[in-house]
Amino acid sequence: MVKLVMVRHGESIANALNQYTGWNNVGLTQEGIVQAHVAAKKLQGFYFDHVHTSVLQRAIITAYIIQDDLNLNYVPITKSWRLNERHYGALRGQNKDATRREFGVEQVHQWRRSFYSVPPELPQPDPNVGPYKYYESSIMPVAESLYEAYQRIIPYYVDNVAPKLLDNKNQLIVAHGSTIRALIKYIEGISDKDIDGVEVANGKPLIYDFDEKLNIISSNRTEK
Ligand SMILES: O=C(O)[C@H](O)COP(=O)(O)O
Repeated sequence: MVKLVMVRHGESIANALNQYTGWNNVGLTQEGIVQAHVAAKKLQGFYFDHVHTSVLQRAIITAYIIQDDLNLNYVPITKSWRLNERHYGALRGQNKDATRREFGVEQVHQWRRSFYSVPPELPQPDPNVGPYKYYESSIMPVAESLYEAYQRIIPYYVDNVAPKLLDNKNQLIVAHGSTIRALIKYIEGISDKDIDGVEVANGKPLIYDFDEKLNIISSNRTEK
């Protein structure tokens, strides 16, 4: 049996302000830091062979806190733009309630939760997002549906996480709400329609136990 654990970063400053974030690079709130420590507490006794995160600060710091609390600072960590949050296009930085008033509750729900809905696009890639100079211009989105994000997230999992799990090495992914929803969709085979009902809480470790062929033996995902 091998374990995959996925943790959404602790509460970010943008989460606390109820703002769309996507590739914007924002730090954790004090509450977010506490959530990262609580996540680590729930994982006491776990060992990971490799940690995977995005290139965004809120996920990286959450990963560092968990590694530190588990005394696993020496474990290699890979930071990939492929694990970034879904790019929220022109919505980034806007207040979610304000967009509900402007565009309606149903439209906002579609943008946030449907698999194929693309948020309003930026006129051009935004030089103020993330560690911009480390992104190749060819990968800079102007907005992403969850489907489009899935296309760049799943190859990372298939190439970098699944082979290590098949080698019986436990893996930790510390990432973002939409990144983890895409991974849950792939791992559990959830339909395009049903993925809209899947929510991922800040700092709650999702633990999957797999057999040697990566069939799911158990998972705590639907536990309250
Ligand atoms: O990028 C964001 O705004 C959040 O991390 C996730 O937003 P969501 O809850 O609208 O998917």
